[in-house]
Amino acid sequence: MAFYRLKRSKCAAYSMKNNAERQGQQMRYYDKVTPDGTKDLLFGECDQRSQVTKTLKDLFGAQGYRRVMTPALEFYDVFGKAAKYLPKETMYKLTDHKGRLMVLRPDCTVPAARLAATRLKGMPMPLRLFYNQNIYRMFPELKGKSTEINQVGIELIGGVPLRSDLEVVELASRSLDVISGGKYRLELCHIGYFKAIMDSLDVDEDTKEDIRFQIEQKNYASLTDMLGKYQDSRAARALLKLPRLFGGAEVFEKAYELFDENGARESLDYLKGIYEYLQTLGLGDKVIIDLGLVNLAEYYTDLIFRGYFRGIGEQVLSGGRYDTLLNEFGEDHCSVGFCINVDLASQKVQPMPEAIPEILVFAPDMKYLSKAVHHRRALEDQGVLTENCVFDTMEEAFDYAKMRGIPKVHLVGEDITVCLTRTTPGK
Ligand SMILES: N[C@@H](Cc1c[nH]c[nH+]1)C(=O)O
Repeated sequence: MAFYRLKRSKCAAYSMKNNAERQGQQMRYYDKVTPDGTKDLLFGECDQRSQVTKTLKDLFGAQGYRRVMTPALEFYDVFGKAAKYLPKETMYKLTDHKGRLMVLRPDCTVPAARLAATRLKGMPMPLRLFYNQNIYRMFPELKGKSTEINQVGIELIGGVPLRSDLEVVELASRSLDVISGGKYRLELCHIGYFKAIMDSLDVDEDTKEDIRFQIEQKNYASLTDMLGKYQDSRAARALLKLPRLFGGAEVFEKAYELFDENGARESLDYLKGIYEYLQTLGLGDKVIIDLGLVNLAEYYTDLIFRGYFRGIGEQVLSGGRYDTLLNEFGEDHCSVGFCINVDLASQKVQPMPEAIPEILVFAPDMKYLSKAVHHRRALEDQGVLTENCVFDTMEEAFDYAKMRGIPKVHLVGEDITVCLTRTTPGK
């Protein structure tokens, strides 16, 4: 077998020429950076991510959730239908060869709803689905936010609401627990309480949106300015207190007192039931009620929740019940789910130390390359970590092994010679 060797210096000369050509051009190249809000993950970071996804996939699989994958590219209409829930300006849009509008998946719950209403239609209910995929969201003011987010999540579709909520909230808390080693917090809210108050307030839709935004921001000053003139309304007084309705069981008493009309009482009763159930599971110190959690209002209709890890400011988990979303696809099933931001969760996992190969396998004469492959395979079968040498000379091979800290070099020829790296043969 004859081998033609490409000189290494040729590759270097080619790339120098290319660079020179580029420097002469006016156009600005973005060829050495990744787009805003995205990043390359290296070695240990990939391992950390895999550890998180594996832990969660095992957990969800053990509870009967089955994996689905949906395309990263979807027709805009899939999300267009749900556009009232997802802000259009945050979606990456492109067109296909027929000029149809497409989006890069901005959310995993909407495709899961599409799936449940199409290929999974007619399957016995409930459906327990899980996924691990990226979502893409554009943030006009980035503020360090990722535009490509890896999520692991579940959706429980078609079960009875209360029992499904109890299952999913417990699973959310388990997920946070296994990853953070118990250092987490789960916040619960019922969007029905906020909606009941808002529906009782006699203001236009734009003002309502402003009020929602100020509550979300916990901006008491603006809220007081906006609601000051409605002080004689019970709803306005309740809204002013909403951002502070945060804490343990005592929150319920205050909330009932503040507002209990128009469905508010029922929402509080429901939430209280879930809270008390979680207490019976011994999660009293992990779970917090936050009735000002109104920013997750998108497609959520009832219970909403989010999870935090100690030391990480952003929410790691978000979820809730969305009973009307499947209607957009012509089906009618109550559903609940949550997802976890894998990149944030990975910060809680210790990176594995780099595995250094035990043996560098080197065939100085290329006619022994296939013998070297067999030798490496045999070593691999014994569980020995090896690396193939891609240098030509003995000196380069040993220098490389020393630099990498690989203790042994196996020289493959007529015989196989075992050498200790610190002694270069012939020196
Ligand atoms: N898709 C939601 C999380 C969720 C899953 N199921 C229900 N909610 C999110 O990205 O925040």
